[in-house]
Amino acid sequence: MHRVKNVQYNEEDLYDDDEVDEGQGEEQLTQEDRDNFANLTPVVRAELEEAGLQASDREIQDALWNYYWDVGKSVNYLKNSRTPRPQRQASKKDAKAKSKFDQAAEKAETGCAGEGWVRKFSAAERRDFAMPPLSAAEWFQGVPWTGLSPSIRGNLVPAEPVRPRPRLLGGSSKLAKLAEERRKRNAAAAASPEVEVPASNGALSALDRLASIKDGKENDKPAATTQAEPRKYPIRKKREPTPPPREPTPPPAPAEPQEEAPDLRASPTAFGRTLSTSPRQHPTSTMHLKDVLGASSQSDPFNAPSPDDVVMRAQQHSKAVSNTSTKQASTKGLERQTQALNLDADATPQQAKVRSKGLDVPRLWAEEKSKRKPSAAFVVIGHVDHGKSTLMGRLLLDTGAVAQRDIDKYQKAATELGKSSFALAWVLDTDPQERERGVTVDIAQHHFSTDTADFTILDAPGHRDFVPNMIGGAAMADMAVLVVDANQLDSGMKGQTREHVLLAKAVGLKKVVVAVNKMDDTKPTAWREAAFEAVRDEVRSFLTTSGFGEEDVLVVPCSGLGGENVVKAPSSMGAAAWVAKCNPTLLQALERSIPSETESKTVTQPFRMQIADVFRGSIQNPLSVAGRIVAGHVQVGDSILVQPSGETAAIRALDVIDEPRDFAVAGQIVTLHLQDIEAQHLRSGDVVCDPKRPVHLRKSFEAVVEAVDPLLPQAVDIHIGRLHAPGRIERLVEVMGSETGRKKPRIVRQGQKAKVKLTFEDAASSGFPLVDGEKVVLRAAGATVGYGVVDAA
Ligand SMILES: Nc1nc2c(ncn2[C@@H]2O[C@H](COP(=O)(O)OP(=O)(O)OP(=O)(O)O)[C@@H](O)[C@H]2O)c(=O)[nH]1
Repeated sequence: MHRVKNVQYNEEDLYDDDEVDEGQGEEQLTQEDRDNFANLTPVVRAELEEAGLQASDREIQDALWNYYWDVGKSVNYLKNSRTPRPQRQASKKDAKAKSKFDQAAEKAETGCAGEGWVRKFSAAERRDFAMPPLSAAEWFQGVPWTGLSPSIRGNLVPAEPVRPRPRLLGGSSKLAKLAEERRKRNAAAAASPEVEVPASNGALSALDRLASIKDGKENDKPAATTQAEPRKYPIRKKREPTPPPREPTPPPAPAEPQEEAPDLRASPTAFGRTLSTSPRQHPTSTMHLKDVLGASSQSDPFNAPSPDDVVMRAQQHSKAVSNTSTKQASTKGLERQTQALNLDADATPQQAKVRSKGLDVPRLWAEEKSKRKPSAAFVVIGHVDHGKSTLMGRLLLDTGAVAQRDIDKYQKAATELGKSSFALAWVLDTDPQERERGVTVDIAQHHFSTDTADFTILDAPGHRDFVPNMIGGAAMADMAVLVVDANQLDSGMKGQTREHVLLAKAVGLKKVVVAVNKMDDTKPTAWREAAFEAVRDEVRSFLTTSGFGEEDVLVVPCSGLGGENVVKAPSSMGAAAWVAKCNPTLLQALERSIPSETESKTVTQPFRMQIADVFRGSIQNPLSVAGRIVAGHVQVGDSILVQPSGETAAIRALDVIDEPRDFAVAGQIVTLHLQDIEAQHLRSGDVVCDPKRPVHLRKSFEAVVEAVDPLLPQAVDIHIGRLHAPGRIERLVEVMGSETGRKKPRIVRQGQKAKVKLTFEDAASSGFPLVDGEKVVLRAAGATVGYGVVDAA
């Protein structure tokens, strides 16, 4: 019996550090290497089979690898390695050379008496002779240094650095030959510069470059010197990656000017970008605001050139710079732009403050009424992938708001991404991520007009992760378009359709147009009337039980992909013939659902708008905010207060539906181009208001809410339009309705209305701008738990 010491080994202990994982090596193969393997392996195999020999793929490929794809050499090598070599007869010379010591050692080794006799042991005998396995301790027992005290034990330091084990077939002399051949080829190539080294063979050409650089330096050295370097050559690209060639150090490049990142608290979202798609605007500027706006406003605004003068001057200066110093200008990006703007020069003024024209906006608005078409903004809601963006793309295409050539362009690009069916959706999903994932992330805004109305589309994301964005979009809308896939009723009503309908209600929308979409895909046949009726009845009943009036809900069948019954009614022939008999088109349904115009009394209230987005537009308008005016009006030149930052700004220009205007009123979705404010004081969810009638900040407030889920004092996310902040239900004040008067309940049951006290979590902040009557949504753990209105701010 023998003792076996259980010696623990790490995986790393079992493998040589120099070994490079085969798989890893494979990953370093270039495409050309793989092609070569694929093409040449069968050729070598055929040659071997002709000679009656066999070899595995691996052997063939190793040979090809080591002979640099030389089929002849590889075949020879494999043939030789397969042909048994005749036993070399010991020559007399060898015999003579053998010393007596060697002969004695030979005898001892074979364990036989007679010379040249080799005893063949049977397997059983061999087993008997086999030593019992030894533990590490047993193996080293008796070795003197095992007993040494650690304090006097030396460290075993190899005299030379450990080299990787040679792994090349043919050994170093062959490698040396290969290296020599390669070097000669390089020399020839260098002599005829027009011969290009193929770039595709990355590692080899890198080696070539390395060799040639070296050669270049060592031109005058004798060949023998260079021959001493073969080991550097075929270092296995496969096992040990070739180091990148050492290119001569380039002269230090002139430092690129560092672009200072703007300190935006809220970066522009897809929504912001769509708002800034006015043809007059340019891609987002990355210029530092301070440079563009100037450090402070001027006391006399007319003491300086106008903004147009600034741009003209900058353009002229730009030309001058490029003429006098083309080289310099071509190498420096932002620096050139900055020089061209000549921001530091005396001639470059700060932006002149735009003066208000002092318009009587309510009067003008009333006077314009007869010239205005009815208008509405609608939010497009529904479960993910039910076809919201595609349907809106179709609407924009068929109303002429988007050109067919743009759709063709999207079609081409989408096909390249393998998402050809998303071409129409790409009109609204402009973010590369949205396009790649085929999922809307943020609200997209587009406008279109018909002969009788103007519409703004707010395309909301259907995915549950982006519900906060959906709430922000819905809060800006007059009505909703609910898109339901005719074939996915179950998942639709159980998924985001249900929550979106609740949220549409929560933010105060009254009118809903239901588009029963993908009618071209109903089973078992397209445009099955019964399928439409089933969906219509189900959705209608859900909407009415959710609080929407029967007369406020219109349901239409359609196909966004094919375009039937979106803008045009389907043909009176064919499977969809029944549609035109009793159903309006989607467009007709929209026109019928436009709510009556904003009442004039709202226009005379103090100005208030929640910021939906902050973004940078052009040099003229470097900082802009967008949103829907909730109350009042503004005009160019007005001062506004931003809450909660408490900073003021001036409106230097404003756009309504991408058109520059002098003023805007409640109900309009606008872009305000600001000056005299830094970007860090603005973020989406903030409120801009009249400085004389400011919206006050609240750290806590009461709200009357309806419980979607049972409510307790608990943590919630508080959503007020685009604002969402963590908070908690501090107190359940009172249950309303049939149980009026019941104070301090311990729980608000599902469906009950209650007054609750809410507190924002961020105690350090000065609070958030709130107004009595604003709609509030409470969410917890990714689901809506209640909604209502701010009661006592
Ligand atoms: N057959 C058919 N497919 C459609 C129709 N409308 C959309 N689709 C397809 O449905 C898929 C999803 O379309 P989207 O428009 O991205 O859906 P969505 O609801 O906007 O998705 P999210 O914005 O991510 O919520 C795409 O593959 C569309 O081609 C339709 O009318 N018929």
